[in-house]
Amino acid sequence: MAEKGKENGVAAMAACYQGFDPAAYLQYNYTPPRADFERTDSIVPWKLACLHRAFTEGDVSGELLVDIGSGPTLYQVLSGCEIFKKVLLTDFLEVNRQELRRWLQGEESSNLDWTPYLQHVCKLEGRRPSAWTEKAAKLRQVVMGILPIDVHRPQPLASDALPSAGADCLVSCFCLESVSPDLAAFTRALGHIGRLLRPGGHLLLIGALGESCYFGGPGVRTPVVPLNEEQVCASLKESGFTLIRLEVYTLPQDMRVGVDDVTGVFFVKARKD
Ligand SMILES: Nc1ncnc2c1ncn2[C@@H]1O[C@@H](CSCCNC[C@@H]2Cc3ccc([N+](=O)[O-])cc3CN2)[C@@H](O)[C@H]1O
Repeated sequence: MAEKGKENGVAAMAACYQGFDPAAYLQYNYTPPRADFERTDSIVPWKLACLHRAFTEGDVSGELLVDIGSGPTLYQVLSGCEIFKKVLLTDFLEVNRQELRRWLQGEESSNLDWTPYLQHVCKLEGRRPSAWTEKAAKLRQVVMGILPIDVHRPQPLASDALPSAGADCLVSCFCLESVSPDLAAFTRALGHIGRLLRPGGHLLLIGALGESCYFGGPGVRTPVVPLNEEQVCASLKESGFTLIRLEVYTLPQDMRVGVDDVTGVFFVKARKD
């Protein structure tokens, strides 16, 4: 694809994000039924179980965990914050970085109560749910910063953001496929974030399958590159990752709530070659 074509596609995606509404997005995706901790078939408990297992099964280690395209959510680092001494959160939009800052600074004005999430992950760790306050304190202690990022840049973060050896682990949830105009851009972005990771480091990637669009706010219809499992695996291989595990969640009918046309969710654990 000509350079101009690539730049136009990426610029068009960036324009789509100018209307992104963190509060609405959280309401659409991070409240029941998609976040129902009483239901074993709800999406959020499935994601938290995948992340808990991946972080705690013994092969993931190091000092620095970086969350790529955090959006306004914290669930993706609730297990990792017990393993890594340093966590960096990142997002393209200031409104999302601001949303994360509000919670991390203990302000009451954040748009979602993360308590049920903290309690659920404590339960997965075999701790009493009341230990959620300790987990919240731990997360606030290990988060070193909330940085701007653009996964379409060969260097997605500021040059001084990471140690020269790179991060020890990356986590990224529902970002790459939602910000890429096509599969080639998705694969390039995967390569760009891969360069932030040290060789042998782990990537934990959660994303949408079969999604062509979602609402990032009332009336904010945002295109998504529809992916299938084979394309995800091929992109990982092409970007220098070795797949360790792929798990897939198929949305039950009542999880299809009209905020997107996603049919499934993938969880990938991979290692950088
Ligand atoms: N160039 C860029 N580089 C990095 N980040 C960027 C860039 N542009 C925008 N961003 C940043 O990336 C964005 C991440 S939020 C993207 C939403 N993904 C789709 C949505 C999510 C979702 C959630 C849950 C479930 N479910 O089934 O439970 C399904 C789905 C499927 N629909 C946003 O934070 C933006 O600020």
